[in-house]
Amino acid sequence: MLLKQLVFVSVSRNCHRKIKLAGSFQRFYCDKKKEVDFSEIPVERIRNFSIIAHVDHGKSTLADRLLEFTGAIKPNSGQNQVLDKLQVERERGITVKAQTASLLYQWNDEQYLLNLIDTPGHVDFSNEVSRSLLACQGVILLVDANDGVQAQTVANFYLAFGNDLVIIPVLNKIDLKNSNPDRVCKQLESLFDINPKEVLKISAKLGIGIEAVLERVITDLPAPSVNRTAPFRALLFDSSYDRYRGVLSMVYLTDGSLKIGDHIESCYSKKQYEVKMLSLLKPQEQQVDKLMAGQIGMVSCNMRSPQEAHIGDTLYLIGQTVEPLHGFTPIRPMVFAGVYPMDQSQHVTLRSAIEKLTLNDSAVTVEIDSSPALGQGWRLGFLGLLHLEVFSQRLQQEYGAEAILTAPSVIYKVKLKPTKQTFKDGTDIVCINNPALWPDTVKIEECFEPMVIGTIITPDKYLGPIMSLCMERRGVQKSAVNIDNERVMLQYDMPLCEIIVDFHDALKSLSSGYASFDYEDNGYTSSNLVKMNILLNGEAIEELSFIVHTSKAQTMGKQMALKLKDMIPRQMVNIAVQATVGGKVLARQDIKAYRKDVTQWLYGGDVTRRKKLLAQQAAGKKKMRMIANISVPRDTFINVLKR
Ligand SMILES: Nc1nc2c(ncn2[C@@H]2O[C@H](COP(=O)(O)OP(=O)(O)OP(=O)(O)O)[C@@H](O)[C@H]2O)c(=O)[nH]1
Repeated sequence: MLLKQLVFVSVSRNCHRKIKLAGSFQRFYCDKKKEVDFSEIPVERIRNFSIIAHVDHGKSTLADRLLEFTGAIKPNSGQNQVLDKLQVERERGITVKAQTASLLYQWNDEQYLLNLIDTPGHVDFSNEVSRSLLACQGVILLVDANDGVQAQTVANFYLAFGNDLVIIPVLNKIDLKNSNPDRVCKQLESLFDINPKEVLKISAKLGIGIEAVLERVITDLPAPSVNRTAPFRALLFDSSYDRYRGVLSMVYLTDGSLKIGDHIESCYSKKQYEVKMLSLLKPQEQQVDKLMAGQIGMVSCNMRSPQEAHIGDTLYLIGQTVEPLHGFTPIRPMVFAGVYPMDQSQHVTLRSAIEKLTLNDSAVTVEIDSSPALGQGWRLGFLGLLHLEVFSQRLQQEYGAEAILTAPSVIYKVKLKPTKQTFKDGTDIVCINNPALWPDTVKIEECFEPMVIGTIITPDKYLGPIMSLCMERRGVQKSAVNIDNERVMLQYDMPLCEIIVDFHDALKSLSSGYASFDYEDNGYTSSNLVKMNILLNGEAIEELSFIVHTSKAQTMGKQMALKLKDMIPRQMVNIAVQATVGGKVLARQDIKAYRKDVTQWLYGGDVTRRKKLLAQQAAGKKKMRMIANISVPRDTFINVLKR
């Protein structure tokens, strides 16, 4: 459902463009400046900022307008979503990876350098947002004047507020007939104490109010507080992998300057490198000889392996003693899934694709894993299900690596009963991110599951169904606040496993797309959990097993058996699908066998016809993976937990 919505957004995006640009746009583009040496711009005239907003509130469109207005790209050039470079971003119409653009802007006869970081809006990619914010002094908080404040707006506001950043509130889409800027201003005032007089009103699509946004960026945001005379020091806040140049690191220089040929060292790994290339992103890459404190730029320096670019690392000149900069709090993956090659001969290709992609997406954690049915593979940790889907799509599109994904799971903690072994190891609590490793029930003393605080903002007419949905997902209501006459903000304490798979889709369909949802980690709580085994003809398929709360075991077992019955094609033998907990069968479905002889209806004909038919049948089966002598289509694993 969510996917469908996203695909729709991207399609509509492609046909929408007929932008009428405000007159001043054209003027600015015509005045396009001569080549300016960015390193000569004094620190007082640098502004580093980011645009943060709920998904689809128009960040990338505003970024496009800012690029056009400052002459970085041609107006009406047909270049849309310039900063959304990845194929998956363009196809799905979402931003996945934060991007940077260094822009020049003439204001009051002075040239300013504006470093803009475009960030993703979806809850799964909030680590990209918090990472980008460390290089910024302020943010544009963009809110759709039609949709109003949404859950992600609240989360983003507090993220920026917690980082002591200056916040410029901006209402977008004022061109829409149904937009109601006054109502949204009131929401901002009641929730965040923002003075309605300070709120800018723009239309990023039509280019209305863009000049005012740039002016506020210059007047409201402070210049970066950096020291150009101190020895070089920079924060590595993002990295990507280039097939020819290896690792490219995005850095924010807080002290001194960096030249090509300088020798630098990493605080984290103590490894040393020679700077080979420096560039600014305008947003096209432009190579420069020097980067100065206050600037954001890209460094290429012989880093060979993706793991060397440690996000949050401090880089400095060899021989200098510097204080490491305040890095990032490491992000914890929330959803885990096994990833296996389609067949073992593709193992090496898949491994190198995963390694390269994890550099561009450092939020993914990788552990080696193996399974009797699927062979050697990896267990990867993701920030959410969309993150997982985007990752597997990128694996295929960017690296041509076909992979099988197993059902997603969260990290559970299990307290084991005291034994001589646990006493000796001192490890009576184990973390389990793979249901296959769940201990025997007899050994378990207590189980714990990860919890989140979920924030939902919805029009009040959908309150009833949404509250029932949350209850059904074992949520406990913490608060309910009216943010204006029609909208309510709800907060729920919920188990993470109940929301990772399809909670967001269910919420959207219950509220006709009007409710929004965001969540944050809320530790662990004791819970009654059991492992559900799935048996095909009596043989347990570990890849399909999952952990479930006892109150839901019966229903989930039935659903799972029915789903597998639909998904597994009929075969030459009868198949019994059973869902069991601790040896007790909770549900059973039977898949009837095909009649054995596919050639039996061939009356006469020579032997080659029979052979052809049998060969076709064999080819069809080859496409499937054999598990317990039963062919299971590869999509089964990922589809299985989507209710
Ligand atoms: N009518 C109108 N539509 C707008 C305006 N700004 C953006 N849009 C549309 O809103 C949709 C989402 O815009 P994006 O810029 O992709 O939104 P985003 O916030 O970058 O989305 P994510 O990257 O997924 O977080 C697109 O279809 C835009 O054309 C505006 O000012 N007016």
